[in-house]
Amino acid sequence: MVKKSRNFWESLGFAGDGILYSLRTQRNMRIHGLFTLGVLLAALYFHISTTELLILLLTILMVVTLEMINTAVETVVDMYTEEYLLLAKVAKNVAAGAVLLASFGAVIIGAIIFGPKVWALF
Ligand SMILES: Nc1ncnc2c1ncn2[C@@H]1O[C@H](COP(=O)(O)OP(=O)(O)OP(=O)(O)O)[C@@H](O)[C@H]1O
Repeated sequence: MVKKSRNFWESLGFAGDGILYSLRTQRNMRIHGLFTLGVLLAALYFHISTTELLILLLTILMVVTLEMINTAVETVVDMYTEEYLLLAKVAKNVAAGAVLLASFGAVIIGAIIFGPKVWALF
């Protein structure tokens, strides 16, 4: 029988399990983690403003959150079928496309914030 969460803390635990599962099984999540570390170190080094830091944090959260939703979509599709289905392909491609869009956006935002600061070093 399916286990239902009984209280807030139990729900929080299930959500935490979801984050750990994504980190353990998804190579892209670990890559996002490395990027996040690099961005935070660069933020410290360049003494970016609070506004810039907030924009970077929101951008990182957007990419990581979409990556997790992508993982959830992939898992549901794989649970539903192992056959080749056009709708399964559409669902996975759209979810992957959302991650790609967000990642492009993150690269552009990173370039706008850090580009001039790196340029000024030379
Ligand atoms: N059941 C299916 N029916 C049709 N096409 C599928 C199916 N499963 C996967 N695909 C196609 O193969 C692609 C890769 O699917 P897969 O499940 O391997 O995800 P992935 O790209 O490995 O994701 P990630 O790297 O984020 O784990 C999908 O984007 C989709 O185009």
